[in-house]
Amino acid sequence: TAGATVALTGRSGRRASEVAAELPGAVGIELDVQDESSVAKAVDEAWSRLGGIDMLVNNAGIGMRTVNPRFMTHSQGFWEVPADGFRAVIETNLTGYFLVAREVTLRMLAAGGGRVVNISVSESTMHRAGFVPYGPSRAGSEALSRIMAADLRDTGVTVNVLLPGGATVTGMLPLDAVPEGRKFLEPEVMGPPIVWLASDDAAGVHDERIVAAEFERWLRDRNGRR
Ligand SMILES: NC(=O)c1ccc[n+]([C@@H]2O[C@H](COP(=O)([O-])OP(=O)(O)OC[C@H]3O[C@@H](n4cnc5c(N)ncnc54)[C@H](O)[C@@H]3O)[C@@H](O)[C@H]2O)c1
Ligand SMILES: O=C(O)[C@H](O)[C@@H](O)[C@H](O)[C@H](O)CO
Repeated sequence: TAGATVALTGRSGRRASEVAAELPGAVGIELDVQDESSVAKAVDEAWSRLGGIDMLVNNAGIGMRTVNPRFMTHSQGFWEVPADGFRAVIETNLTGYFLVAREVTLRMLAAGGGRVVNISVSESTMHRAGFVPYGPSRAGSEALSRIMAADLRDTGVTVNVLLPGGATVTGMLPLDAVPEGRKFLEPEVMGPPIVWLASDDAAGVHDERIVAAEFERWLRDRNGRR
């Protein structure tokens, strides 16, 4: 947790609390990002248990595999995708980012500032065959991020996009499902840029798109430009 107090969220409050118990300074909170009243309740709880929220990381996401394991290989044409699966992925990955960001941003604006980080995917994922509806959901959340950044310019609330920069071995993409020939990364690659985005050094960083696998180089270039 890098010295921060962190609210970990998940649809199972019990599971979130179990994971939080293993980390210093973490609390577990139940949150279903698809459900507006759950979002309001969770943000309320996080705000009061943490004494405010300095940074939101929008990270919840599902792929079509969550809806139906046969879609893991991403070999389906869009015409084979069931409407309920399409809706479930958009509701979680796009509407979910919007609902949580809206709730947290309202409070950050009232408090005078804050930071939002929306986790995304490589650009290629947004137009690769077999990636309906996951690609459109993340293309949508990137557009959402850019517009949020424009809306929030000069308010003290910053918005940035962070992506791993390759397939990452997680619950969504277990090792045995990483497509052959694809670069794959460990989830820890996301740690340093997240910690940096929360730091004083990143206070003025706004509307950036940071690739975690290239973070060190990106930071060197940025420092060189300043
Ligand atoms: N794994 C990859 O290769 C990869 C690559 C690029 C980007 N991403 C992005 O990284 C983020 C995290 O994905 P991951 O790979 O760690 O997958 P993951 O399945 O391990 O984690 C996603 C989390 O979202 C939670 N979640 C799902 N629906 C939810 C809901 N309705 N409410 C609250 N929580 C919900 C899940 O419980 C899970 O803990 C996603 O936004 C994904 O798009 C993943
Ligand atoms: O480069 C990327 O951003 C990743 O490869 C993604 O496309 C993941 O594989 C996807 O999030 C899981 O299906």
